[in-house]
Amino acid sequence: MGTNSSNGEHQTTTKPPPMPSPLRNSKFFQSNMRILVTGGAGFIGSHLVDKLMENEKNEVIVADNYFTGSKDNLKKWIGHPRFELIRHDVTEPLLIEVDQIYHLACPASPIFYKYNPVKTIKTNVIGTLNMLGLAKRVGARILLTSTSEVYGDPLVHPQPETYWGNVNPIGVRSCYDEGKRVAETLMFDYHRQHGIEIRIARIFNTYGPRMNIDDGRVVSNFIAQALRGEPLTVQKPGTQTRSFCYVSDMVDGLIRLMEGENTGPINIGNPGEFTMIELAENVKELINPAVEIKMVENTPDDPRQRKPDITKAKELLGWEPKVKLRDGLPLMEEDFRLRLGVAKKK
Ligand SMILES: NC(=O)c1ccc[n+]([C@@H]2O[C@H](COP(=O)([O-])OP(=O)(O)OC[C@H]3O[C@@H](n4cnc5c(N)ncnc54)[C@H](O)[C@@H]3O)[C@@H](O)[C@H]2O)c1
Ligand SMILES: O=c1ccn([C@@H]2O[C@H](COP(=O)(O)OP(=O)(O)O[C@H]3OC[C@@H](O)[C@H](O)[C@H]3O)[C@@H](O)[C@H]2O)c(=O)[nH]1
Repeated sequence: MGTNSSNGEHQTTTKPPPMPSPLRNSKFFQSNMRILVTGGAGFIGSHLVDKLMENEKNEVIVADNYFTGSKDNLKKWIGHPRFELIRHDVTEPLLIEVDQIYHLACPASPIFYKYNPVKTIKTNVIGTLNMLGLAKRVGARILLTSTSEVYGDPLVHPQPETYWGNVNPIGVRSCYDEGKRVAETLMFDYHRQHGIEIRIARIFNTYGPRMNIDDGRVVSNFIAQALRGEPLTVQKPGTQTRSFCYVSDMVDGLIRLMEGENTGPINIGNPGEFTMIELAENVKELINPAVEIKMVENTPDDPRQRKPDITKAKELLGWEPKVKLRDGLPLMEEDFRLRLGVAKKK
């Protein structure tokens, strides 16, 4: 418990980063920036790919095992000359030539990360080791999408990056939250020992179009339930809080972090905080006032409160979220209506 004021001060290295590809300093030909996005067929990853592909100087390579992601999320890029999609599991080494790595590969919804916890922790630990090995070999900068779950069930509120967290090391969520904590450790060890250029984003709950309909996370559950006319399942006690960030804001924050000069960790999230009952009431009012709200059993170790302190993101990245929950929910509703085939009432 408590905070550590030295966190962030002794974590950088003076060791020079490994040499990038000679093409980066080529005199006659400025080659495109080659960017690897692991987990790029998933929810946040595919939106990140869309944004990176807007820049004609970027070549994007996605590596994904399609556990929770799908090619459908990337269909507009398949066949594009600056885009490449590889079916690859990050627990295996990957030998390619890239300049930047956005390392997102990892199931994020609790029902999916708990489904095969041993695989989840391997993905976080061995997967991150493999991507750091790749970054070291080719001199690439690497960004890890860590999570607000590294704060566990936080005893400090809102959570600044200096907070060390309150995490159960042997619980059903540990494969994910401890896994991400080890992934952060590996990032800093490679940075200090080998001079790798690292960036760590601590992402808070993010929502938006393209989340799997049956993803199991709260916003996608409530929207799908409201559209199907089913009760909104609020897990008890319903007073637990989360802070929800719209995906376009998240992607903007991740790119700023990658392009900026700070290693992080930096919280990226929307500080607007809601109880799960308030979230259900908002979804009900905006999408289907006829649905009931039903209280159901919760799962072990559910964090009771979560809200990012984004002072660092504001100061160091000039970033803050723009989309409020009540503006973001209708954008997600539209996408879910299309995919579920539920027309809007006139
Ligand atoms: N969405 C959020 O609220 C949130 C919050 C905190 C952190 N994050 C982090 O952001 C990243 C993306 O999350 P998301 O919400 O887009 O989840 P997602 O489940 O939609 O995407 C994860 C992607 O990683 C792929 N993947 C999983 N294991 C893999 C493996 N071993 N090898 C290769 N690919 C693999 C999946 O198939 C999927 O495409 C994750 O690292 C997650 O931990 C997300
Ligand atoms: O149908 C539901 C689903 C969930 N919930 C509640 O909603 C809250 C949020 O649950 P979610 O499953 O959406 O996500 P969590 O906040 O528990 O974890 C998420 O946090 C950050 C990321 O790393 C991951 O995307 C995910 O682990 C919890 O309190 C949960 O009990 C409901 O009330 N009803």
